[in-house]
This record gives sequence, structure tokens and C-alpha cells, in this order.
Amino acid sequence: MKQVACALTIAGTDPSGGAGIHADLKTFQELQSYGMSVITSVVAQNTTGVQAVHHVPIEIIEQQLDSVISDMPIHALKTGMIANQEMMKVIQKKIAALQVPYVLDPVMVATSGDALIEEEARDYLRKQLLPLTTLVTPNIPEAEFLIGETIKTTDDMKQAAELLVKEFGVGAALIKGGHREGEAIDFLYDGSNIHSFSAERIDTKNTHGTGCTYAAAITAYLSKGLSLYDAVKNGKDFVTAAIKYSFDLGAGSGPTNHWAIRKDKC
Ligand SMILES: Nc1ncnc2c1ncn2[C@@H]1O[C@H](COP(=O)(O)OP(=O)(O)OP(=O)(O)O)[C@@H](O)[C@H]1O
Ligand SMILES: Cc1ncc(COP(=O)(O)O)c(N)n1
Repeated sequence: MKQVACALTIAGTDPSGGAGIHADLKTFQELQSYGMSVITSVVAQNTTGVQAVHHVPIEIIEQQLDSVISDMPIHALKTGMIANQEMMKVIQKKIAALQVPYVLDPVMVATSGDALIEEEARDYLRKQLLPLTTLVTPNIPEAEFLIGETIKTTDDMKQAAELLVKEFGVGAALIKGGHREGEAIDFLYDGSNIHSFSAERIDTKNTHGTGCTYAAAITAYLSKGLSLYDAVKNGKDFVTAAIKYSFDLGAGSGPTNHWAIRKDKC
């Protein structure tokens, strides 16, 4: 029997604490999964945008992966920002051998609009990393890129989720509706059924890190042994509370609140 659930994130940093590795580790901690991290890129960013990016050398990414994999239990893992193909290759090699639930957040641009991954790497992600996943969690622009089709309606969202499983080999697909108007509805296709997860839209500009927080919450729940459906359902509650009680910090799009779920429960 496992002593403690352990979750690993492989992603970039956010010194302002709202997105990337920081959002992931805060979420793991809040959900009582032991958090571990491998850093791909050091990103100088805040609520207003990205100011600079420094990629960690490939051999150091590989060594970080070896350090954690050789010594620690990993019950679920998540990837976020992986900026280029070389990084993807090494991560692909290491995680293919792991055989644990894998949540891929196909991070391409920050909420601010700044690009976080190189053009040529997008295709590599689509062809090589998607087939390794238990779950992929694109927002609408990311899903449009992955399937090469426009997504306008909720039917389009459902079809995109099915296509990702049937044509692109992902284990399951969760298409997030944060970028639409009206209720915040997401669709999960798990290979057999479509499920919807919906919440009232919260009127706020403070959504920096919502995608990271959602995928990290799902990863934490998977590390604790929840089913995919329950992990997404609980993850949706977690991110909704995090947006509802988000912080009006910084001059731009403020960060979500990773301990908000406690307020809703108390
Ligand atoms: N204003 C909002 N009110 C309620 N839920 C929201 C709101 N905005 C986004 N969500 C929800 O937050 C989650 C993240 O969705 P979104 O589509 O924004 O992802 P994302 O684009 O990857 O995140 P980010 O904006 O951080 O890049 C989804 O469950 C979505 O429905
Ligand atoms: C290192 C890193 N990873 C991911 C995001 C996306 O988060 P968001 O779109 O919410 O700003 C980000 N800004 N920075």
C-alpha cells in the first residue's frame, strides 16, 4: 500500500507564483499529494506578461528527471511548458518508461498572449507526446491547433475531444471552455463517453494560471487513485473556487487562489 500519493510536474517557472511549476506545486500541496518538479525553462514573467525566457540545458533536464525517477515514487505526472523539440525528446524517452497516469497540458501561449513554445515543437508535441497521455487538457485555441479545425460550438468541442482520442491517440481529452462566453463548460471524452463539467462564469480578469492549476489538480487526484472522471470533476471544483477567490494582485491578469477550495468547504 502506498504511504503517500506523489505527483511530478515537468514545466517552466513563474516567479510571480501564479502559473507554471509554482501553480502546480501549490495545487499538489493543497490536495495533499507530495509534489516534485523538473524545470524546463526559467521564465521571467508576471501578471502583465513574459519579460524573458532562459531554457535549462537539455542535459540538466535529463539529470533532473533521472534524479527524481531513480529515487522517488511517482503516482501521476503532468507536463506543462516544454519549449522545444530537444526537450520533448528527452522527456518523451523518460516518461514512456514510467507507466503512470500522464496529464499533458499543451501550453502554447500565456494568458498575456506571449508564446511559450517554439513553432516547430508544436508538431512534435502533437505527433510524439499525445500518444503517451492519459489525458490532454487543451483550451479552445490549443485544441484548434491540435486537430487543425475551428471550434465554435459545444458540438465542435465534443467532436474535437473525440477526434483527439480516435485520431491522435490520446487516452482521453478534456476541451476547456474558458475562452468562450457564457457558462464555463468543459467536455471530457474518455474513449467511450462524453461528460460535461460546467460552472457559472465568474466575472474576473484574474485568470493567470487557471490552465496549470486545473491540470495540476487533476494530476493530484489521479496520484491519489481517483478515477479519471472523479479527478476531472474534483479538479473542476478546485479551479472554479480558485478563480472565484482569485487575487487582485499585480497590474495585469491576477493569479488564482490555490487554497480557495477550503473556503468553499468550510
Ligand atoms: N471566468 C471564468 N469563470 C469560471 N470558470 C472559468 C473562467 N475562465 C476559465 N474558467 C474555467 O477554468 C478552467 C481553465 O480553462 P481555460 O480555458 O481558461 O484554460 P487555459 O486557457 O488553459 O487557462 P489559461 O487562461 O490559464 O491559459 C476551465 O475549467 C474553464 O472552464
Ligand atoms: C511557465 C508557464 N507555464 C504555463 C503558463 C500558462 O499559464 P497561463 O496561460 O495561465 O498564463 C505560463 N504563463 N507560464
